[in-house]
Amino acid sequence: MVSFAKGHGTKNDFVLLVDPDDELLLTDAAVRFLCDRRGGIGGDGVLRAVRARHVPEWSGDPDLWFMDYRNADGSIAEMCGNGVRVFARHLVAEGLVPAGTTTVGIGTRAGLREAEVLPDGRIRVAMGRPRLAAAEVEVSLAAGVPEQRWRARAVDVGNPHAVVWLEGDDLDGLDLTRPPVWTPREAFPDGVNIEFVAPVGDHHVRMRVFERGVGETASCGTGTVAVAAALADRGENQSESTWRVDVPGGSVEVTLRDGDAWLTGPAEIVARGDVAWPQEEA
Ligand SMILES: N[C@H](CCC[C@H](N)C(=O)O)C(=O)O
Repeated sequence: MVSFAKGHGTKNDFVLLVDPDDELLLTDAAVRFLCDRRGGIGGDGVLRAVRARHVPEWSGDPDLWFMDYRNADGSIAEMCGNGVRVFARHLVAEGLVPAGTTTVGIGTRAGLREAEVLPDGRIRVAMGRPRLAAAEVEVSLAAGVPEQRWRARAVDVGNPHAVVWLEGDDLDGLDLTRPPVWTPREAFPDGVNIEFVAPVGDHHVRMRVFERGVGETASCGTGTVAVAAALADRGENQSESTWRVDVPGGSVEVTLRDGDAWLTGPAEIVARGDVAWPQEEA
């Protein structure tokens, strides 16, 4: 049996595993089992904590905890903004970092991410520098008749995003039960997370998201950073701006300053337990 925890950040939920010496065989099938909301524990992804020394592609501090993020379909993603907050919460709650720690550096496939536990209980993560592509892409939903299609901004937050700005408030009418289609396909050869955004107020928007490797989720932290970066690029050129992004699972805050981004939001651990899955031969 393997100990696990279950947590979420604005209802983007994860199964957490602590595997300091990289001993767990976490195959795609195992991830799909853990994320299965009927046959397994249930989650949008798995967060495995492993000492960074065991991660070949990591060249930083070997003693850091590394967040091995996996989407529910088993695929690997470079970064997870809601996940890294829940990951930090778990490290503190489980005493996996020195008592009294309020700021923890976490290794990820997108690089070092620093998470800070704020006095109000939320967690703020330095998310690096979102990169906007010059060229736009087209996103369409084949489900509707007539087919709906929009221009979208490509934003790299360590993982790929395409942001669709909806002037009106027909966000709720979108059918996200099937994957949106993007063109040109070569814009995102490894897939993409697609955010649909509508205005609420000044620097305040509402978002739905179809996540790569998952489907529609209640929230996507890197997606909210992509949204803020795309909208800031549309507006007047400010050195600093803060955005409130409402998602079906709650609200987060994104601050942009001189090209860097910070994501602030809740992170909850809701359960702990033991689980067994077949450890297929390597
Ligand atoms: N599905 C994403 C990873 C999870 C991102 C999201 N859950 C977040 O909070 O950033 C991808 O394949 O890039």
